[in-house]
Order: sequence, then structure tokens, then C-alpha cells
Amino acid sequence: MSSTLPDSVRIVEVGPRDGLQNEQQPIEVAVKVKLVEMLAEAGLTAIETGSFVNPRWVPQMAGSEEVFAAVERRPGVSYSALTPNLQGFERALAAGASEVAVFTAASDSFTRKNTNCSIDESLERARVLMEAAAGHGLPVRGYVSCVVGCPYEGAIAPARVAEVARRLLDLGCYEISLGDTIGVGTPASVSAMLEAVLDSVSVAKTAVHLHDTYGQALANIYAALQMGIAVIDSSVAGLGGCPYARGASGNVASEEVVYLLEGLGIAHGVDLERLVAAGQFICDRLGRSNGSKVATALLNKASG
Ligand SMILES: CC(C)(COP(=O)([O-])OP(=O)([O-])OC[C@H]1O[C@@H](n2cnc3c(N)ncnc32)[C@H](O)[C@@H]1OP(=O)([O-])[O-])[C@@H](O)C(=O)NCCC(=O)NCCSC(=O)C[C@@](C)(O)CC(=O)[O-]
Repeated sequence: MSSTLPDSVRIVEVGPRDGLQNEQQPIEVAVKVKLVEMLAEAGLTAIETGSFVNPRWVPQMAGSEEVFAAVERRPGVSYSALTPNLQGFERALAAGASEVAVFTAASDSFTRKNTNCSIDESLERARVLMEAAAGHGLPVRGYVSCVVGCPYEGAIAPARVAEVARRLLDLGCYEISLGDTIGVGTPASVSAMLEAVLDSVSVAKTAVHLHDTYGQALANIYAALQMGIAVIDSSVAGLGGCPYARGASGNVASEEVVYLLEGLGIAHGVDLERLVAAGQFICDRLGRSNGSKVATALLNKASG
């Protein structure tokens, strides 16, 4: 095995936010709370618990205040919130989020559809937000969407991604999460993008956030691991998608990531059985089949 693989990986669980934001049916606050608590019990230490965006844009996240208020906090777990602007930050702060995440994209067209502004304007909003966050000592993570392809502009040049990632880092983000929002990347295009980013952002501050729309997410994660990336975003049961990226399916399933890391001998700190239980809990509540192949295989094995 390549010696460049990391010894341990931090999994950032985005299911309660990225996974649920696209759901059309109402989901009770108590169900979201139970999901977050089950994920923490499974050993996840970074859980994106909700977002503080305009509820007219993403109605499913309207109850995030209540979710943050009701979740029983476990020591050592970071309960983060996605925030597009100062107003979102103030809501996150009042709700007691452990940290916040700002977001932009490597595509102006996507940024306009998602946040009603240009990349430059989104970075200006992030700057204002981050000044406020610094005043409260709250860490800020940065997302770049459309790092390989954009639903409106097509292929995205790696240099464009590197530039936006660098600008977020310069604003003070402690980590940059690179999102293949529509899951079009392959190991070749993801590696080329990462090479460009790693020229100006250290590997220790780089994370990948890969949707599995074309079934390439695990292969892309393996390519990223080989480049030393040690932070992976994922969503329990493979839930999710961005409401402003038509056709985008869920993130790579957290269960798949844990199984892969286990097989590679990379430490991750997650109890797979409990994680599978959390995924099945939310799938049952949503009335849908489990999007994780690993969960499906383990559940079939247990019942057979
Ligand atoms: C960014 C805005 C707010 C701009 O939306 P806007 O309409 O341009 O905002 P505005 O500043 O002109 O304000 C208009 C109204 O929105 C309200 N408003 C303004 N901000 C907030 C806020 N924070 N919370 C609550 N309300 C807010 C504000 O108070 C006002 O209310 P009104 O006076 O009309 O009643 C809007 O476009 C928005 O909420 N967009 C969010 C879209 C979203 O959540 N997308 C999904 C997350 S991104 C993603 O999934 C990708 C990612 C991160 O996972 C990585 C990947 O996969 O690539």
C-alpha cells in the first residue's frame, strides 16, 4: 500500500444538513435531533447539524434553531452550522453552534443560483461573517462547490478552484472542503483539481466533499487519500443533494467511507454498527430505502 495514505481520517458527517436539506416532506425536529444524537453515539466528532439560510430558499432547514436547542451535546463533538451571511452567523451563534461553515463555488453561475450573488460578493459576505466569528472565537470552515463540474457552466478549471480555495483560506477558514456538488468527477479529474489546490493550500487544511451521482465518490476518495487528504465529508445512508444543483444526488455514504477506511487500516473512530443503525433510523422515518450498500449488506446479513 502507498505510504502516502494518512494514518487516520476525520469524517465530517453532513447528513443532518446536506442530507436532509433537499427533502420535500416535513421532518419533525425530534427526528432530526435523534439522528444527530445517534451519529454522535456512533463516534462521529464533527456533525453538520443544520443551516441558517433563508428559510424561503431551503424550507427544510427552517427548524435548525430548535434542532440545536434540543440536541444533547456530547463532549468532544463539534455541532456545526452552514451560514451564508452575517444574519446566518448571528442565528448560529444564538443557537449555540460549535462552529460555522461559509460557502461559495468555483462557478459564478452556481453561486448566483445558490446564494443570489457572485463569487466575489459571497466572499465579501464571508469576510464580514468571519470578522464577527473571530470576535466570538468561533472556528469557520469554508466550502467550495462545483470543484470539478457545474450544472450551468460545465467543466471547471482546477486553477479556478485553487484561486477560490486560497481566497477562503486567506479570509481565515481553518479548513477548505472541496465539493464535487454534482458528482461528475473521476479519479483523474479529482486528482488534477487537488494537485492545483494543494499548490497553495496545505494538505492538512484540505477536505473532500464528494457526491456520488455517477458512482465515482469512493474511487475519488481513494485517489484523495493517496494524495494525503485526511478529512472526508460524508452523509449517513448516502442522503442528500443540493436543492440548487438539479439532479445532484447524495453525498458518499458515511458507511461506505468507514468500510473503506477499515479495510485500508486507517483509523476513523466510528462504530460501524451504530452508524448503520443511525442510517436505518432516518431511512425508516423518511420511508425510503437505504442508499448505503454497506448498510444494506450488513442489515441483510444480520436478518438472514
Ligand atoms: C444567501 C441568501 C440568504 C441570499 O438571499 P437573498 O434573497 O439575496 O438575501 P437578502 O440579503 O437580499 O435578504 C432577503 C431576505 O432574506 C432574509 N435572509 C437573508 N439571510 C438570511 C439568513 N441567513 N437567515 C434567514 N433569513 C435570511 C432577509 O432577512 C430578507 O428577508 P425579508 O426582509 O425579505 O423578509 C439565500 O440565497 C440563501 O439562503 N441561500 C442558501 C441556499 C442553500 O442553503 N443552499 C444549499 C446549501 S449549499 C450546498 O448544499 C453545497 C455544499 C455546501 O454542501 C457543498 C457541495 O456539495 O458542493
